[in-house]
Amino acid sequence: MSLSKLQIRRLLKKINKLKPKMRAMSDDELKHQTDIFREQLKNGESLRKILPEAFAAMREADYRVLGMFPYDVQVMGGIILSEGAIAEMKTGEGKTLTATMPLYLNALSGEGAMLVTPNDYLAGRDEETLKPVYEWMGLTVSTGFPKANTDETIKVSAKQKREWYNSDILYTTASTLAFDYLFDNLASSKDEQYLRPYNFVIIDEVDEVLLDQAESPFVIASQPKLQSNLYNLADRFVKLLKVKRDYIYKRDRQLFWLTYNGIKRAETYFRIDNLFSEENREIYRHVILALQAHLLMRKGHEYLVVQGKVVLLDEADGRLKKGVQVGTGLHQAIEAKENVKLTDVQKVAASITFPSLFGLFKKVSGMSGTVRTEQNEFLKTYNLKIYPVPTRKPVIRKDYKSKIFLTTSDKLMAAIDQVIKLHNEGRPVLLVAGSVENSEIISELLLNDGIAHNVLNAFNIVREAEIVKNAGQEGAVTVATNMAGRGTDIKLGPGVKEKGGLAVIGTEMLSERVKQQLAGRAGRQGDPGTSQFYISLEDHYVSRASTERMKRYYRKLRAKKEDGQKIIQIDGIPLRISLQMLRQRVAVQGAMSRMQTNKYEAVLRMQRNTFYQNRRKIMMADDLKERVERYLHKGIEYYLNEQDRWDSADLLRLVNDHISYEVLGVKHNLKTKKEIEDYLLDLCHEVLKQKAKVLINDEQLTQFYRTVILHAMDGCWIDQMDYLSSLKMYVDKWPLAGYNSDFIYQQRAFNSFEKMIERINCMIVDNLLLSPIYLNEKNQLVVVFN
Ligand SMILES: Nc1ncnc2c1ncn2[C@@H]1O[C@H](COP(=O)(O)OP(=O)(O)OP(=O)(O)O)[C@@H](O)[C@H]1O
Repeated sequence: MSLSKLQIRRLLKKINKLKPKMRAMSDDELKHQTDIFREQLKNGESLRKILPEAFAAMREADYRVLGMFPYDVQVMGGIILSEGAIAEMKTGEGKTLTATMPLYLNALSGEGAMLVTPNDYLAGRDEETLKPVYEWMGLTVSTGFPKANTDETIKVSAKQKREWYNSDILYTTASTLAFDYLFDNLASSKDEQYLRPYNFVIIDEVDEVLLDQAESPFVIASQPKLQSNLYNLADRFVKLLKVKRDYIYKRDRQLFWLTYNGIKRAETYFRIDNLFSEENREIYRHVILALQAHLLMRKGHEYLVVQGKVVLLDEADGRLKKGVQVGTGLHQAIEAKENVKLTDVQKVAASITFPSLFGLFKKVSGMSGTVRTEQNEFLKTYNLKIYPVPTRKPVIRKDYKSKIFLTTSDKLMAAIDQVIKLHNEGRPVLLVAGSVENSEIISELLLNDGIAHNVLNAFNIVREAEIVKNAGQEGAVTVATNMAGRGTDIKLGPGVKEKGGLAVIGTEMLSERVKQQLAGRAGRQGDPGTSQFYISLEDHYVSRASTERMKRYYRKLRAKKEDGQKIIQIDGIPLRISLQMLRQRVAVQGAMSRMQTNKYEAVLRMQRNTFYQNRRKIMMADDLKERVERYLHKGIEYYLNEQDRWDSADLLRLVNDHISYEVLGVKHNLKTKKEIEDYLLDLCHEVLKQKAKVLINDEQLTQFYRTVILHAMDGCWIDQMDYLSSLKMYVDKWPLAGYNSDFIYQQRAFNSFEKMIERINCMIVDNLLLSPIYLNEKNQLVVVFN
């Protein structure tokens, strides 16, 4: 985006000037503007040129249909979005309405405009609220997923999805978009596809999507790998281990390793000589996975057990994770730990991260209340500039200093006392728990005190809208995980403003951005409100990143407390500075880790793009004869390069392995490689000719070719993806030993891709020639792959 702040102001002025003109129009005249803009675009007018008129028209429509006239600051936000940049708008400033103008303008070309939110609830809510105005202006709008209350297990047809994706405006979630992209690229015929080229997208809560969730790729699983019985065995083994004696665990850095003692114990337990030898690699891997499951994965925090199944929780927003992590085996290690049935470990069939996904759009923009701290990363990694938008009215919310406690229980008790006090004053309270487990504990404590309340966590997600609706009423108490952290718009009930508005009480130390988002549930649109956080030195955020000094400090106070001293709340400038530094350390670690993920992903992205492009060509081609001819030539060349000299016995083996099982002897007088090659190619052509006799027409022949080519491509690509994900895990530890892991990763990834292309070619040749084909009773082609 090249707009200066001055230009934004000038555009705003122009839009404001158009207000009387739009206001004077009849409804029909206003609606007709859409046709006029479309025509202008068709005649080559630029989006920037028609922006003022289009924004002014949509603004007026918002007023007539929704009863809300976008404020100047919202128009400014809209201009920034339309230009492909990030608008930083404080929480509660009305981003939902802001987006209507840039979405309208960018959808006029007919190429589609999307708004992506972090979860279904927000996408559904926004689409429902705004649908009337878009339709009024003659645009189609939809969500990218079935509406609430539909059975999630029902498979949505490609036709239905095509309809959604062809809407002018689409409200969807980042994960739905990622899965749809991957599935679209796995389709085996044009009929199964539903996507059109990506045009314009606004990413709502852009920091959550592009930063907090940047590291977990969205993965589609393919066939199961061979199940290993080592999970339960390794789980039983690690339960026998003792920290320090058998393994060292550095909680702050999330690191652990086996001691000499631990290694010897493993060797005795598994009856092996050397835990680190190549043949015992799988045992070692399973022990590490089991330790990871026991040390790093906490029930109620990182995962839940729901009806006998382990479900991972999304750290960023406390919701259930949709794209389960496959391939690594950690999921199964947790299942073994929890004694539930083991699911299959599956191979990765396709994967993509959000940063790569959004890289596919012609124009990307984003909005959030909390992005400025990450300015550099957005610019460097995504080339997205951030423009702060002023608030309409001054924010009068009071954000009180955090209260610091020594222990979790002291902290929770104090927070609950505060809730009771606020509740008695008649103010609504949003009490935010650090995990699902804590939300249940807090709920019980509140019940003990006779305080009626609602709980919003991953277990009762279906009641989200209803709970949020009640949360702003006089005296309402709502306990929520940070699920309520973003986008949730709590409307204040009658009389609440006068009492001081909504009170947000946090009960966990959090990153600055998440904290600001939570506080931002109160004091929206200039309303009164307060926020205060109750934190303790036992908080996960503190303990995982604290320094030796901080730990000593904690242990000293803890000992004093156990000796009977009354130590509950603690404070002091040095303590606050230490906590501030701790927060910065965590932020830097996060940025570094994202950088590493992005480096790996860049390699994968190049390979994926090349692969998908080729795949698409095969799918779209009307005739594949020439291509098949090239595969045959190349394939024969590969096979013949395997050895220097070919006698007739070797040649017969080659023919039987790759061309035909039925040939019993080969020609003897073949001297040069060229002669052998020509002879083999003739044989290939003959086999294909015989096969084609079964088929009815040329179309079926193309279909046969296409099926075989895609089958080979997909199979080999799955292996390649699997290889890359294990390579990543493998080289990750290498910098510790002084190796340049990036270089090794790139080199091996590149080599394996080249080999994959060769493998695909050979597999195509083998399947074309050796796989039997027939027509079923409906005259449809069936290929039997071996
Ligand atoms: N122009 C307007 N006129 C009247 N009310 C408005 C206007 N714009 C927004 N609002 C109201 O302000 C409230 C906040 O809007 P919204 O939820 O879109 O904020 P937000 O910026 O998305 O907040 P968050 O950062 O928390 O997601 C809503 O209740 C909305 O109806």
